[in-house]
Amino acid sequence: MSLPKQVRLVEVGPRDGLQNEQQPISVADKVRLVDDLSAAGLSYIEVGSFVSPKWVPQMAGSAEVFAQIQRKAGVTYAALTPNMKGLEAAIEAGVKEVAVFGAASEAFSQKNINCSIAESLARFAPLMEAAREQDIRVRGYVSCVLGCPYEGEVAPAKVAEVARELYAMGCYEVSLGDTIGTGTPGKTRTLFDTVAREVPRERLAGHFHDTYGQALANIYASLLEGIAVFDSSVAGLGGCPYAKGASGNVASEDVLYMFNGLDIATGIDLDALIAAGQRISQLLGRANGSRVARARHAG
Ligand SMILES: CC(C)(COP(=O)([O-])OP(=O)([O-])OC[C@H]1O[C@@H](n2cnc3c(N)ncnc32)[C@H](O)[C@@H]1OP(=O)([O-])[O-])[C@@H](O)C(=O)NCCC(=O)NCCSC(=O)C[C@@](C)(O)CC(=O)[O-]
Repeated sequence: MSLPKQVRLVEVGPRDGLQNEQQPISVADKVRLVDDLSAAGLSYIEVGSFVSPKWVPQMAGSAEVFAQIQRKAGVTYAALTPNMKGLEAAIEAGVKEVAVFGAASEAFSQKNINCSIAESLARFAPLMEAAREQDIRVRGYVSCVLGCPYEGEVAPAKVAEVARELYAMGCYEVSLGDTIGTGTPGKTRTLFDTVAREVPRERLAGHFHDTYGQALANIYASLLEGIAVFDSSVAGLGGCPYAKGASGNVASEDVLYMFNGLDIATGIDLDALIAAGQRISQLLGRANGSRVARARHAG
C-alpha cells in the first residue's frame, strides 16, 4: 500500500499532555498553549476534559480554558467526556466536538473510569444520542490496544470488538491508544489489519506513547496500513494518570518532522510548533520531550 499524501494530526498536548502534570498550571498558560498550537497550523486540538476533578484534578479548569481560547476558523477544539455529566458540562462550555474513552482491557477500564467495558459502552449510548441531537461530533478512544499495565497482552480481536461497538454507536472516528507504548511495528500492523475488518481504515486513528521508543516506527507501520490520522502531543508532554510508567505521547514535532521528510502534507509549521513546545516545556521546568526540538536547540 502506498503512503497517504496527507495526514491529520490530532494535538492532544493540552489534554493528554497536561492531565498528568502534578504542579498547578494556570488557565492563562493552558489558553496560551492552545492558541500557540492553533497559530502553528494544528487543525484539531484536544483542549481539556470534563471528568471528575477528584480523578484528574489538572483538568478541573477546562470550561474556563474553552471560554478564553481564541477560536480560529477551521480548527476543531475538542474535549473528553466520560458520561452524560461530562457532556452536559461540555455543551455548557460551547464545545462542538467531544470524545468518549473506553478500553480493551477490563482492569484498565476499572482503574480509569471505574466501570467494566460493557458498563462504559452502556454509559456512552445516551451520551451519543444527546450529542447527535445537539450536532456534536463524537470521537472514540480505545486504550491499551497493544498492552495493558495490569493485564499484559491484549488480543487484537478484543480491540476490534470495542472499536466496532464505538463505531456502531456513532463515533465518526476511533483512535487506538497504545497507552503504555509497548507496541512494536509488526504488532501495530496486525492490530490495524484486524480492527479494519470491523471499522473502515479511514475511520481509524493511531495514538502512540513513546515509552519504549517505538512510537515513530509504529506510526510508519500504521501509514503502511492506510491509517492517516495520528494523535500526538507537543514536546512529548503527558502520560495517563491511570497507567503508571506511561511516558509522554509521541512528540508532535517528531511526527511532523517525519511526515515532512516523507512529503506528507499536514498544514503545520514546524518552527512554530517547536516554539510552542519550548515555551510550555520551560513553563513546566522540564526537558523538552521532542528530539527534533532538542536537536534544533542544541545548535
Ligand atoms: C468516569 C468517572 C467520572 C467515574 O467515576 P465514579 O466515581 O464512578 O462516578 P460517579 O458517577 O459515581 O460520581 C462520583 C462523583 O464524580 C462526579 N462526576 C461524575 N462524572 C463527572 C464528570 N463528568 N465531571 C465532573 N464530575 C463528575 C459526581 O458528580 C460525583 O461527585 P460527588 O457527588 O462525589 O461530589 C471517573 O472515573 C473519571 O472522571 N475518570 C476520568 C479518568 C480520566 O480522565 N483519565 C484520563 C483520560 S483517558 C486517557 O488518558 C487515555 C487516552 C484517551 O489518552 C488514550 C490512551 O492513551 O490510551
